Amino acid sequence: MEAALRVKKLRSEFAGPFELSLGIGTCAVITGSSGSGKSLFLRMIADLDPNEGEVWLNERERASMSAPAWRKQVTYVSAESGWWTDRVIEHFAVNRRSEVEGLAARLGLRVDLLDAPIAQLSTGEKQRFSLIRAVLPDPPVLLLDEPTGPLDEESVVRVEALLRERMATGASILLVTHDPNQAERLGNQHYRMAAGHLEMP
Ligand SMILES: Nc1ncnc2c1ncn2[C@@H]1O[C@H](COP(=O)(O)OP(=O)(O)OP(=O)(O)O)[C@@H](O)[C@H]1O
Repeated sequence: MEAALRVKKLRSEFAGPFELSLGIGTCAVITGSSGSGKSLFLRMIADLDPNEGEVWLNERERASMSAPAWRKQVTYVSAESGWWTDRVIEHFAVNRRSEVEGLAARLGLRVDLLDAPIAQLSTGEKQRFSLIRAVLPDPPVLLLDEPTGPLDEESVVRVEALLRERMATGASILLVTHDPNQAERLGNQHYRMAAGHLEMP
């Protein structure tokens, strides 16, 4: 298996050490009880939480690039989307509006929501727009933390179709989910987080 992402001896005060190899165009799924360390692990890979150890993207080590450059390629999508200005569209480059509209329609989002204040959006709408924000630059690795947690069944189908399409064009996904059916549908590799350690189930 050709790896896109390799995690070596990654640890923090609270979790690890972790070893993981994620194949190009594949999805590794992590399940596990609440508080077991799943989000922490994704955030450590994205260098958003304190950590030690190595993470490699193809042949480049994380330490060889700046944190913003790393996160553009290894992009974390939180279970609780974060926003920094008033309206949805303000979070996207002006020249990408039509692509955002296309993705919004695909994910079952009303296009007029692009001009709506963030505060007016439902949790599931915010979650899908935050996924659009992450996939638009087409990063080689997506770290997705419960991306369909608040969504209805039809929206889950739409999101999973988009993720499969990205994988088919070479994106690799590390997915945290509480849904065992979703884990089965999307996962090529399966892991279970227990007390800050990654186990094969
Ligand atoms: N900076 C920190 N200081 C102390 N404890 C922390 C810190 N960061 C994370 N933890 C603890 O590590 C544990 C793992 O948290 P994490 O958010 O990774 O859980 P999770 O598996 O993603 O849970 P959920 O399924 O509920 O989202 C939690 O008990 C959390 O309180």
